[in-house]
Amino acid sequence: VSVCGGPTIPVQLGRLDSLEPDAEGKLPRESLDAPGLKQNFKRKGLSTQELVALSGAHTLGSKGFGSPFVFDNSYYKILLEKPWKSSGGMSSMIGLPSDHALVEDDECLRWIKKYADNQNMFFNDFKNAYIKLVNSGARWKSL
Ligand code: HEM
Repeated sequence: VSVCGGPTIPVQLGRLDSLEPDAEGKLPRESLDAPGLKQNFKRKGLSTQELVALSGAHTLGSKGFGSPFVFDNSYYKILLEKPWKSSGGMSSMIGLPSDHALVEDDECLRWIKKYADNQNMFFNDFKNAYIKLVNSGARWKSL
């Protein structure tokens, strides 16, 4: 994230690998609507604000939110433009259904607008939510 221009995120090293796979169905499906996404994140102790901030990671990669290699707030700016609603062509490639679902939800939309206006706020909230996400359910090697 840092190399791509986003915030530097301190992560604790030494997480223990799990010895068995997680139960099925813990990852949110991309077909979930906003209430479903909120519920999935809530089960992991993550708020709606954290859902919206973490989803901003989709600014990276090839889903059409600006440069694939740049971590910035273009995810939110492009979500507000709703370019996937125009028919055909490359625009139909922008975003996942779960990204589009966030704009349709009033509570999520409020955070999308804040992050589109204020990249520093997005970077800070993303950093905190990411630390919470990667520490969730982790076990650590005792030193
Ligand atoms: C909100 C629920 C989420 C759903 C339903 C979801 C779903 C997906 C799916 C289906 C893809 C593959 C897209 C494709 O190439 O076809 C993807 C890519 C990716 N996701 Fe998520 N994701 C979610 C949240 C997150 C979070 C929390 C993060 C990290 C903080 C994240 C980071 C990424 C990244 C970096 C990629 C790679 C993009 C690329 O290389 O094109 N996603 N996600």
